[in-house]
Amino acid sequence: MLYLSLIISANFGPWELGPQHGFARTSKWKVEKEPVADKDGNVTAVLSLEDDDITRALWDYRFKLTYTLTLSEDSFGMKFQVENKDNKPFDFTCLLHTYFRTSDVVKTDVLGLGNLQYIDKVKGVQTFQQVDDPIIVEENVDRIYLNTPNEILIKDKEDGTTVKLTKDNFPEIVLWNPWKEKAAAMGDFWDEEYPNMICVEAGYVHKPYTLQPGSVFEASQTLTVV
Ligand SMILES: O=P(O)(O)OC[C@H]1O[C@@H](O)[C@H](O)[C@@H](O)[C@@H]1O
Repeated sequence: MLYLSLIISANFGPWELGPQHGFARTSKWKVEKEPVADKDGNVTAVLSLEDDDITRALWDYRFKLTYTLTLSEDSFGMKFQVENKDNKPFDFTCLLHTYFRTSDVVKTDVLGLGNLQYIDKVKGVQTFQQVDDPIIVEENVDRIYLNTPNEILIKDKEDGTTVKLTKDNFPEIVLWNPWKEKAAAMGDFWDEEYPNMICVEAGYVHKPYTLQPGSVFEASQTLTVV
């Protein structure tokens, strides 16, 4: 099982002011610190994104996003910071757009979301209660789980790999797989990719976070092969 991580921020989902999921994921980030290994072999890189003419034309705030990535032998850590450099508060949502490669999605358990409420974006954005734990995705699923625990397991039962997702200050988990029809309709997703992926995404998306001038929001996630 491999994992990939992308970031989206300023907005999760369709956005009335700009592109789907906001501008952060398609903007060119600055490399603040090139990836360098420490004495234990852990490699850390730091990326940042600050407001410019393009972002202010869409969303008129001064900000700095900092994304710190740490790759270790068996884990991958992501720390995300948002700084409000403006003199007025702003709202944002953010999500670590984490796609996990899996041998077969119908043989993959997602553990830790039982007994939680979720908003189902496939079923009219209604709220439901999750009963099963583990969850096995066998159809088009697009859900926002609320008030989630800080540890989730993604278990590939075919190859025996389990990834532990631990997080801090990301209250929600988005569970997503487009399934066959939607995958075929998407421009940035291969038609036959859906059986080999599951998207389990930590985020702050249910309600926007309001950040006061001069303040910093910080949240993190670590993926560990266990
Ligand atoms: O194709 P995109 O823009 O990266 O989005 C993919 C999916 O990303 C998920 O995070 C959303 O919950 C889905 O609604 C969305 O379809």
